Amino acid sequence: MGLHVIQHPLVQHKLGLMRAEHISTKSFRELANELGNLLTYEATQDLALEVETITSWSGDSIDVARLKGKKITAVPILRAGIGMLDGMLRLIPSAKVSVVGLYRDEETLEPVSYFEKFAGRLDERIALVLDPMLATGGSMVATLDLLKKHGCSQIKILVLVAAPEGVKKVLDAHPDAEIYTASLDDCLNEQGYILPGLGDAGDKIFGTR
Ligand SMILES: O=P(O)(O)OC[C@H]1O[C@H](OP(=O)(O)OP(=O)(O)O)[C@H](O)[C@@H]1O
Ligand SMILES: O=c1cc[nH]c(=O)[nH]1
Ligand SMILES: [Mg+2]
Repeated sequence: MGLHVIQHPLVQHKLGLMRAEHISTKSFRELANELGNLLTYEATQDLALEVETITSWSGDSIDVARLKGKKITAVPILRAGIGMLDGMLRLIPSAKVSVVGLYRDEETLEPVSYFEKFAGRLDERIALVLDPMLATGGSMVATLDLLKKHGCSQIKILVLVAAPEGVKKVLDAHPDAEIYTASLDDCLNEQGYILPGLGDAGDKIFGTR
């Protein structure tokens, strides 16, 4: 149950567009947000509902559905996770945003932490973690460690592309996490980039190539 590869045709089509060699910053950014939106839709299918009785337009008393229970915090991992945030917030506009700043050391591939600012009462929230790339998994495991240290117990991970190595590392360290991705790719290259992958997602979203 831990890994969900979303086969929806719109998801697969948009991810295919993102893999093109000469994609523009504008297109990459738009597609990252569109996929952030679609992955959010998939990852929230099991949110709990409750019944509320309201007075309808006709004056009748009717039962309607309302989201119940834990509220949501979006957790973009800087920088690249910001590229999926608008897409998520379009579906869940009232979500609080918790930001984690991490970069991957180019030599060691280990995550280096440089920022964290969490929404209040993480124990009462479902965290939806956003990052386009799950490569070695080091950045994601560090993020989940931080979220749990701050009391968060329900975590869903939304990534555009996942490498098998990263999926294993995350689920070994956090078997309770759920990963939603548009693709389980083949492998990592010697520099720790996902193949076929997307290249450096942060650089492509921010235009810093
Ligand atoms: O699974 P890992 O091996 O940890 O690699 C994945 C991380 O690497 C990228 O971030 P990067 O370090 O390039 O930072 P950036 O978003 O600022 O570009 C990516 O956005 C992930 O956060
Ligand atoms: O393929 C990868 C791996 C890490 N970070 C990226 O942006 N791309
Ligand atoms: Mg980067």
